[in-house]
Amino acid sequence: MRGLWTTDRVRAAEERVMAVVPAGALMRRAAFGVAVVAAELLAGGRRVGLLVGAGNNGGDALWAGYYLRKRGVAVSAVLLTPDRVHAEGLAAFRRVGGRVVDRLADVDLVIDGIVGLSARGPLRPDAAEHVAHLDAPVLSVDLPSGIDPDTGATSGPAVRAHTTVTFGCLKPVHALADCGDVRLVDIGLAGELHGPDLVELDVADVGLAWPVPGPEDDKYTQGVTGIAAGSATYPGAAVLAAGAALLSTSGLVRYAGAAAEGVRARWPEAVCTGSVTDAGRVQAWVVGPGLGTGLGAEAVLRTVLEAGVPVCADADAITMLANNPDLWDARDPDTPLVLTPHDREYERLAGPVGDDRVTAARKAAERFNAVVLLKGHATVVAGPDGRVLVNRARSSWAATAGSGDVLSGVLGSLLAAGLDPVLAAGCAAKVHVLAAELAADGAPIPATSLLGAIPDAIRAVRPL
Ligand SMILES: NC(=O)C1=CN([C@@H]2O[C@H](COP(=O)(O)OP(=O)(O)OC[C@H]3O[C@@H](n4cnc5c(N)ncnc54)[C@H](OP(=O)(O)O)[C@@H]3O)[C@@H](O)[C@H]2O)[C@@H](O)CC1
Ligand SMILES: [K+]
Repeated sequence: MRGLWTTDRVRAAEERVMAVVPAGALMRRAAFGVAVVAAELLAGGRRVGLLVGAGNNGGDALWAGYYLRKRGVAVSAVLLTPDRVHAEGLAAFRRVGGRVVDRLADVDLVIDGIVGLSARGPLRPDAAEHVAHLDAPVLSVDLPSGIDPDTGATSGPAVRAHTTVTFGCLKPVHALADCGDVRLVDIGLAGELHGPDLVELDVADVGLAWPVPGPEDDKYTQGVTGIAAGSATYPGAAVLAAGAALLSTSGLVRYAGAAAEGVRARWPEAVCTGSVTDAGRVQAWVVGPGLGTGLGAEAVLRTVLEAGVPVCADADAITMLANNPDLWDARDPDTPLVLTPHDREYERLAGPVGDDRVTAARKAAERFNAVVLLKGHATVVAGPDGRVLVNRARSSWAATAGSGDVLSGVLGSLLAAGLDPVLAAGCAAKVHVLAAELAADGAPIPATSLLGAIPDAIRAVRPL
């Protein structure tokens, strides 16, 4: 489990530490960490270029240049705002023979000290011009310049980092955007940070939480998942969601709906009926994928929301809740509800997502008293209690038709097994992405392949 702290929290911690350590000490610790990683990345190379902006991020880069010069590396620096450069850093850099140049040429590695925690908006034109002409790998100081530190959003030119060296703690950008390989350097902030704003689960967290049968378990004790999905027109969504639930835990899966024949044919182990009213008891429902939005579908959603068990509402269920707010009344507010919108579904429910996906998920979670799993390259899970988990995919292989149906089935089975709904959503997102990566192995895949890789993904996260 990795914590992430927003820039406000980092600055507050930094101030408290700066009050008790000598001036400049934090910057030199940070810069030394950058220089160590730079030396490692240089391998046989001998020439480093610095892009230096107006603030302390640029100061870090200049001090890193100082330490590299002391190791005999040739270092040149472009000062993007010469009148506002970090004076001490520049003096130290010059003292050891660092060269100031107009343009970086023939370097083996670039250190990006354009902007850090104070970044607002994309790279400015002069910085963007320098970045566009780079052909060496880039080591970003704190974060890749041009990306927002708190939201991970990019609205124009930005640095593409091979590696990012950050200090004291991870910030939201490191989980929400591509920062390359992220290295954390300890500069002594830990004692002042307190609880994180966001959390990223690692495979060990997911593996430990994943429900597996114990010696006393049977098919009922592990939780029965109900799938209310699919229709005569869209039976595939039901087959995918039911299959995902079957492959994710050893509990029983009941399917209820118009695609019963198709589900039974593909998954003989599922107990299938035509209607949610005669489905029998379940410990959680998945409702929505391929269900349609007509009156019949509304009745299904109402029945499921009234059932008094946790519900994962996806796809058409979200659209129905957006179009017909009366449906919320069917819900028992004390029973967990997980909504799994993509951006367009979110917009129907709560307006445009905007650049700040974490705040968007948080707001909807609070407004609907539900766990909101906002799908995307970085999936954000927000709980009504304020907890937020993020999970960034390293690839886009999961972006394929039917992929969401699989996710809802996985999530539903974890709810049925009794996992805390925020954790269930975080674990489902992680295993879903991992299954896509394992199935794809470098080539596009349909959702059925993603589905088939769920057991491998679970094996990959489970402790030995
Ligand atoms: N916190 C810590 O624990 C430690 C922090 N340390 C370091 O300090 C860094 C934060 O430094 P900082 O606050 O001086 O600001 P920084 O990010 O260098 O920005 C400078 C100026 O750039 C400008 N600017 C804004 N957006 C821009 C854009 N898109 N493109 C171009 N320019 C842009 C804007 O000025 P403006 O031109 O708008 O007036 C802004 O004021 C932090 O990331 C870390 O590296 C470590 O040394 C020690 C431990
Ligand atoms: K930077």
